[in-house]
Amino acid sequence: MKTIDEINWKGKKALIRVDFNVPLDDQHRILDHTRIEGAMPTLEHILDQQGSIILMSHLGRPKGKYDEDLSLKHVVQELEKRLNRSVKFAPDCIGKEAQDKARHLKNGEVLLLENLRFHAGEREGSAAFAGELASLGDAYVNDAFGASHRRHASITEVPKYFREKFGGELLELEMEKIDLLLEKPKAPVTIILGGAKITDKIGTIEALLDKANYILIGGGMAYTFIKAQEGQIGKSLVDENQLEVARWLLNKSKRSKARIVLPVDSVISKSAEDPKTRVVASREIEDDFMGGDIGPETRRIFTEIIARSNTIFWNGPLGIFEKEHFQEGTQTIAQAIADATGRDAYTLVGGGDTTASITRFFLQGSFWHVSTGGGALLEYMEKRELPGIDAVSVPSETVLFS
Ligand SMILES: Nc1ncnc2c1ncn2[C@@H]1O[C@H](COP(=O)(O)OP(=O)(O)OP(=O)(O)O)[C@@H](O)[C@H]1O
Ligand SMILES: O=C(O)[C@H](O)COP(=O)(O)O
Ligand SMILES: [Mg+2]
Repeated sequence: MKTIDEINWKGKKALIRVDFNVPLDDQHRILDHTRIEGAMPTLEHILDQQGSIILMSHLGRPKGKYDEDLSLKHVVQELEKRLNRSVKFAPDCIGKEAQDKARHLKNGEVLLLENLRFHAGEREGSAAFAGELASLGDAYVNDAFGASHRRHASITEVPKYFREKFGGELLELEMEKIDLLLEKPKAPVTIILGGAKITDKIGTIEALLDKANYILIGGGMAYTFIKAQEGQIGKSLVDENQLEVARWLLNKSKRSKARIVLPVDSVISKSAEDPKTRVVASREIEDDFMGGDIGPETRRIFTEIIARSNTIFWNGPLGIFEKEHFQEGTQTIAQAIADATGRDAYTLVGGGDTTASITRFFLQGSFWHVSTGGGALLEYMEKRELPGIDAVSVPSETVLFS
């Protein structure tokens, strides 16, 4: 992979894919800045050399059309503060206005494009859409580690148009840290998975079965496994299409190095918003109820395993931590991992919402490494490569812009 210190950026327009998919509250305030902070070294490097910058990112999962709540205009102010200069904004990532603004960009100036996913072409990996984006810059940089597992236009297609394409400093740092840990993990190795992206992440568990000693599953991810074992999960989050995969993984784990540990108890209520909670066995959740957090016995079991582990990976909150009545499981586990860091265990935690939970519990700085990637981190651990890394590593067959 070529890195950004290999050229002089003076007078160049850098088209940079960043991952500004940050959690926002209902007033559109940023709840966690880790991903914006992570991009700063690359941006500062290029601006210091008198280059100019065009930033592109996604935010959330809009359905290919405009959605005010997911507009990247909500991050402009924060960027201006961090970069100590004004940031221009293009209300559509392609089209005439974006082109004009990019063309008139002077050395040291920054332009942020609106959410790429307001166009279906982004997720479809459309070559035409990628071509329009590519025409905005002189050189391409991928610094979006958290999105580099996606074969989306801005990640894998845009770089095909460039001879000059680079991995940014965040991409480099993430790879360096994760590689270091994967090369020499200190046993016992524990992986903690939670969150809501079941379809995306369940597949990575197979590869982890031979790498880890324990795989602790909580959060929304757990109920697909519990249902696969004929448990009653009420209205809890489930991916019906993955039941078979979950069953197969549980079976396979009997012959694997890793032990899969599922929650034994859950904090339930009638909906995520309903604060009237009770603790029940995770396999006996009544029809009208949903599991919103791991229960106290599960927290005890998970904490005890974490306390004996020397390498710990964590992605995905253990409950709906955004709600006070479902936050305790995530807080207890985050604290247990932070305590492990204190006795020199390697602790690698990552993901957009996972990082937001760390911030909420004031545990920033309590881990060996906080990755900006969630799904990307898991896929990199599994394959040691990502489509977005490959895309800035191979020479383009046909280069349309240089
Ligand atoms: N039991 C549960 N039921 C429903 N949702 C849950 C449950 N537990 C956790 N969640 C939700 O999971 C979401 C986060 O999952 P996600 O997989 O996106 O994690 P992440 O750390 O952001 O990783 P990534 O960066 O890959 O998105 C949170 O918004 C949280 O409310
Ligand atoms: O939050 C993430 O993990 C990345 O920004 C990727 O988002 P996605 O899962 O919606 O592609
Ligand atoms: Mg997330």
